[in-house]
Amino acid sequence: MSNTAPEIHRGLAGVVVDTTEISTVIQETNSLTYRGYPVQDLAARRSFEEVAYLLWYGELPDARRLADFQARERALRPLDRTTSELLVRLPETCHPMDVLRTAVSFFGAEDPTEDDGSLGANRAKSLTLLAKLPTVVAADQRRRRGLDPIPPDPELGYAQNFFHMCFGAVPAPEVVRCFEISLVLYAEHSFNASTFTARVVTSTLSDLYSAVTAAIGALKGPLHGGANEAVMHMLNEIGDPQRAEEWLTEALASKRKIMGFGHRVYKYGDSRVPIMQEALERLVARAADPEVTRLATLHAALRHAMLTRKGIHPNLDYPAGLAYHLMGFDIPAFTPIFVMSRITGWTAHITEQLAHNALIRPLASYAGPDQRAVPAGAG
Ligand SMILES: CC(=O)SCCNC(=O)CCNC(=O)[C@H](O)C(C)(C)COP(=O)(O)OP(=O)(O)OC[C@H]1O[C@@H](n2cnc3c(N)ncnc32)[C@H](O)[C@@H]1OP(=O)(O)O
Ligand SMILES: O=C([O-])CC(=O)C(=O)O
Repeated sequence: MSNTAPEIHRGLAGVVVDTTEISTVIQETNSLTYRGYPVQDLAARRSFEEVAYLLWYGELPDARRLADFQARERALRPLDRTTSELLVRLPETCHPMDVLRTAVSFFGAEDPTEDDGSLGANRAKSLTLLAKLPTVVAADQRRRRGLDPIPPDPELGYAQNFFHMCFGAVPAPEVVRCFEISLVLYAEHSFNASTFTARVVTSTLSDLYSAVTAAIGALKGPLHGGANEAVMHMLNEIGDPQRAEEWLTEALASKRKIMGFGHRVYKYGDSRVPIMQEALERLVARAADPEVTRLATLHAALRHAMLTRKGIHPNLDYPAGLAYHLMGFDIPAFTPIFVMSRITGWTAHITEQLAHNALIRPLASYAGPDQRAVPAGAG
């Protein structure tokens, strides 16, 4: 037996557990590529549907393939009556992420091909989830506002249709574009916690719905996807831009984590932030509203204070959180919107994991009591 203590990597920090062909963060240049394409170029030039196709099939679609993909996605958007009835029975006190998690679990229970882990079956399930999740998120937001759901419109693109289902109207193309940019940026980020969760579940040869249900649970936490909601709560808590410095001092003194800042991989800034920040600034400029200006000033003041005080940069959740607020979404819908996008990355990784599967099962260094005898029972 070796006497050297094993090296512990808490949180798996710095551990490379597998290869992937889907995306990579290039730390030295703070850049991110999906299947080799820089994400900022995809965000500028391609639709979210094209990016979904790229993540799943490895190449961008030509016009014919895109038309076919869009037609299939649009046809799958409606929810059946059983699902709609189930979802309205969930208490409104639960978080919308719980609704989404339940919906995916229910889709799995209803799917007769649930156990067929073939590539074809998993691609069909992935497309079904991509198409139906926005319908769930929009209906849930409307229910919480005391409104009836609005059925999907097959004439509209993914981003436009989501606005239509939430608000009964599609905003100016510039606003839809900012939303679509956020979906492209959120779509994929290598072995983040929720994607890794999906890969762990998949590695046991469990089904795709189980992996996605678990991934939703992992994304919900405020150290991961839940941070986009926490950013908005934090801005509301601070309120006055003049208070940003003082609030930060108190928060850091009480060892609070400042939401929307820091990242496990990027230590000099998240590659996606400049693109999302520009989109946010376009939303602020077109609002021309003193309340929006106050929020944007506060947002900038906290970012500046955090960089000066701690040298910590914002992550994507920081600009995305405020952007979603300015687009009119309710705060609890922010992380579910992240799911609508990340479903593409998760399912691409599920497929990749299955293609080269190895059970994911790390080791732990035992730190509990030495072996001891079980005492006689009390009874
Ligand atoms: C899409 C996404 O999921 S992006 C991530 C979204 N999550 C958030 O925004 C939550 C706030 N951020 C954090 O909690 C962290 O930065 C994480 C969880 C994202 C990354 O954490 P880790 O890689 O484990 O970094 P770690 O927590 O070790 O931070 C290193 C140091 O920076 C500090 N730090 C990092 N982020 C923050 C933060 N947001 N607020 C305050 N201090 C921070 C830590 O306290 C630590 O300081 P120490 O060395 O004095 O103890
Ligand atoms: O990569 C991570 O750890 C978190 C993140 O930014 C993401 O999932 O988009």
